[in-house]
Amino acid sequence: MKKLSEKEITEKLESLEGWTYSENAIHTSFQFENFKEAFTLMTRIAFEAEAQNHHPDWSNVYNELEISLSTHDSDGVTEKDFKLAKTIEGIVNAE
Ligand SMILES: C[C@H](O)[C@H](O)[C@H]1CNC2=NC(N)=NC(=O)C2=N1
Repeated sequence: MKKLSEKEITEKLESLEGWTYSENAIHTSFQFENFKEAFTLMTRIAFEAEAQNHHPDWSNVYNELEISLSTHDSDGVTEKDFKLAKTIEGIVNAE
């Protein structure tokens, strides 16, 4: 998959509130009510990530979730990352 240019990434990020680009990846973070809420959302995201065969780099501490998306095979950000980012937004905002 084609690695997107910094210009393409910046343009695409305009339609993704709360996401930033740095170090060859796009990043966001969420704060939930508690651990159960966070892990419930992580589980839903995990199933969608598996279905897309595209997986987040993430870390969770209690109610906080930090997510970075990049395409390891392409050594940067591709359309796959934006597809998963939009899926994640859909899941989190459905709450
Ligand atoms: C073999 C398998 O298709 C690849 O390893 C997939 C799996 N999930 C992936 N996830 C991410 N984020 N980047 C990849 O390049 C990637 N590659």
